[in-house]
Amino acid sequence: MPRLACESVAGLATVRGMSETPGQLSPGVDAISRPQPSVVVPGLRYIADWLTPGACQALLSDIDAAAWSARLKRRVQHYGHRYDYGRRSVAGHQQEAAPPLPEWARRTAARLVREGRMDREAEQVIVNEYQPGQGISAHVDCLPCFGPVIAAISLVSGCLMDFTHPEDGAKLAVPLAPGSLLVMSGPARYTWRHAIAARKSDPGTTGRIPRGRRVSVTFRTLLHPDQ
Ligand SMILES: O=C(O)CCC(=O)C(=O)O
Ligand SMILES: [Fe+2]
Repeated sequence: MPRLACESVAGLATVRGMSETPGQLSPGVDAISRPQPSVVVPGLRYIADWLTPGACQALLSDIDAAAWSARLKRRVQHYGHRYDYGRRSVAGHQQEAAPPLPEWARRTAARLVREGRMDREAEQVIVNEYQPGQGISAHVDCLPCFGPVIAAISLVSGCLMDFTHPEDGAKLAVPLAPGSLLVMSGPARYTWRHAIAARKSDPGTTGRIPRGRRVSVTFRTLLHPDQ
C-alpha cells in the first residue's frame, strides 16, 4: 500500500522520495505546480534539468538526423537490440538487427552509470516520438527482457505520465518536463504501471496545457545480453 504524502517545496507540490530538485519549470509543464496530495511511488526518481536546453537541442538534432520507424502509431528508433512489441521480447542478434548505440547514446549511458543511476551501461535504447494526441498504454516494461532500472529523458515538450498501482488502484500523475530524467527501479519498475494518455492537452493549474511534440529516450540493460 503506497504511503500518502504531501510536501511543498518553494510553493510546488513535489512527490516525497521522488523529486530530487524542484528545478525550473518550463513553459507548458506548469502542471507540476498543481498542488496535489502526492502518492509515493517507491523507486521512482525525477531529476529536473538533467540536461541543459543546449544539450537537449544537440541530442534532438542527432536523433532527428537518424531514421525513424513508423511501424507503430508513434515513431520510434531502436538501438542496440530491437524490441518486439507484439511478442514482448528482445530480438536476438540473429534476428532483425538494430543499429548499435550511437555515440550520443553511449555517452549518456556512461553518464547514467557514472552518476550511480544504472549499475551497468544500457545495451538497449528506444527513442519515442509523441505528437499531440499520441500516448503509450499502461504497461510494465518487459520483465524477462530488461534489467532492474529504466531511465527516460524527456525532450522538446512535457507531458503527464500516469503511474497506477495494479492492486490498490493508487494513481500518480508525474509531470515530465523537457530536459528531465525519470528513473524507475524497484516497485516503480516492477509493480506500478506507467502510461501516457493519448490526448492533446494535459490538466494544469490554469486550465489545459496543450501538448507539443515530445521525444523521449529510454535506456535499458538486458537481462540476457548475450542472447
Ligand atoms: O515516453 C516515455 O517517457 C516512456 C516510454 C515508455 O514507457 C517505454 O518505451 O516503455
Ligand atoms: Fe515503459
